[in-house]
Amino acid sequence: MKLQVAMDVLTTADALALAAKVAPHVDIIELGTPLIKAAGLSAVTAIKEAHPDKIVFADLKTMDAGELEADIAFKAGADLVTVLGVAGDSTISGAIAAGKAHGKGVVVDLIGVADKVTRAREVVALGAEFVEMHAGLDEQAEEGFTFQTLLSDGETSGVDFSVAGGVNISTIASVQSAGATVAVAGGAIYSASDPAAAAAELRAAIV
Ligand SMILES: O=C(CO)[C@H](O)[C@H](O)COP(=O)(O)O
Repeated sequence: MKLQVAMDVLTTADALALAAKVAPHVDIIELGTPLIKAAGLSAVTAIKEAHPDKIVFADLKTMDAGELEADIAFKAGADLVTVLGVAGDSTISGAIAAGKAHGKGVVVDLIGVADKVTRAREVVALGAEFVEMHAGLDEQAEEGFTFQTLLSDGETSGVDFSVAGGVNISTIASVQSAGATVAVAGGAIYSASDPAAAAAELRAAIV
């Protein structure tokens, strides 16, 4: 299982500083949606230039204009981009077409999708690299939220999936046991007093 850091910081300088600390311990470096909105796609270019050996993940959360948005992010240096699973098939297919043109991949983020199992199978059939079983920051704060549902949906789907939203040192073993190909950790790394140590600890927990 690969480890992905989600950098939910707001400036390119903060992202570069965080990536420099954690890169030795992660496989995928994600620029979070707020970072891309605040700093623009130049942040993607800066991270790719600083870490050409890492998979750079632009969490665009595209909802429309799939081919155009994916194309500009791939041109900026992204290796993977996200499109929302709640978007229409034409949006997802457009992003996948851009991915094919650049030799890069599209991850479909299932945040907000009621039936994640069915949608996961549909978007992988369209050509998505993998799906993200994702509970967003707001959903995690809702009463009754259970992380376990993400894992069981991933297992049931039978497709390649990542898990995002609440991955930490207490939950990462269960993410791996569920068969995820990628564990995404945001706050567990960037909010730690020592992000490098936190990332190393998560990495060590992957067997
Ligand atoms: O994409 C996101 C929010 O939409 C977050 O980056 C992702 O959910 C990581 O969450 P956490 O901080 O709980 O690990």
